[in-house]
Amino acid sequence: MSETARLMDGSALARRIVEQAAERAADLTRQTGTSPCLATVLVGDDPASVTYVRMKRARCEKAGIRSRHIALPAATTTAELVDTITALSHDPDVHGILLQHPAGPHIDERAAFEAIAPEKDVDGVTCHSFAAMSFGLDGFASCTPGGILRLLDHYDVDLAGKHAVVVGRSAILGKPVGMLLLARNATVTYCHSRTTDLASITKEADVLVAAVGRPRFLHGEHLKPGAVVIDAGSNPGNIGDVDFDSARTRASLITPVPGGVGPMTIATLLTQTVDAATAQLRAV
Ligand SMILES: Nc1nc2c(c(=O)[nH]1)N[C@@H](CN(C=O)c1ccc(C(=O)N[C@@H](CCC(=O)O)C(=O)O)cc1)CN2
Repeated sequence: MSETARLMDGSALARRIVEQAAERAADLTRQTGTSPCLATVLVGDDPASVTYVRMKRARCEKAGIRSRHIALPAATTTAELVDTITALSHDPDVHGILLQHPAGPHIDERAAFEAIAPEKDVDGVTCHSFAAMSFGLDGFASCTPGGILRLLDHYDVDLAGKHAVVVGRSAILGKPVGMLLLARNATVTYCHSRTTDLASITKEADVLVAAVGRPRFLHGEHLKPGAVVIDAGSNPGNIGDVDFDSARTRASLITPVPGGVGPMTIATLLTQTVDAATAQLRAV
């Protein structure tokens, strides 16, 4: 057991990944005369969502990726949102589509996500992408899970035979990250709001992924000594799902918030946008 865990620096790794995406975007633009384009769709004005979309667009701009922003009023209906996304799916000048989650309580978000053409699903949110990822076929990973795996690889975390515990089961985070860990031969346990005696399970985790969306929900006492701790929480005020101070005295490796998983989410989105544009522009 280590005294203090080593930090997994998502900001630094994400910077390198974005630089690589920028080089590939420049090459593609030179070769085809068209730069990659990401459409960002935001329903309403939730402050956190506005910030995340702004961050995504700013990083696109730095990387030579165009973004086309569609801001829809909070009262937008599911049918209107589906129509908007369907039009983007058919627009040859748009290579990737991002619908910021949450789209609002009255929206059927699954219906809206499914209007994204699979080849433009750079955020990895459609059933097609989830199935392809689960079966190990070509397709786009959900961005936060994809970023987490990249971070684990960068820090040489060998997942085969390890017990990975995922706390949370959301469609774009908990469920897909478990599938990616399973594909690396980890033994995966999902925990959620109905799990009884959560600590007895998390204490068995070699790798713990916190994806609950509740500030400082997991503490040092929830951890096995030496565990690798991935905090995928992004709660208001930049507070993670893990109590960092108590967790870092038991973990061997840990992601900070901010500066851990968050930047990897955006780096994955940019990489996948360039991948999508490359496939679409080369096919012309
Ligand atoms: N359609 C999607 N919606 C949402 C996703 C997603 O992947 N696709 N993920 C989350 C939020 N999210 C991206 O949208 C996100 C959260 C946090 C960060 C991030 O980089 N955070 C920084 C700190 C933020 C700051 O500096 O203000 C960090 O952790 O260092 C990026 C993306 C929900 N919705």
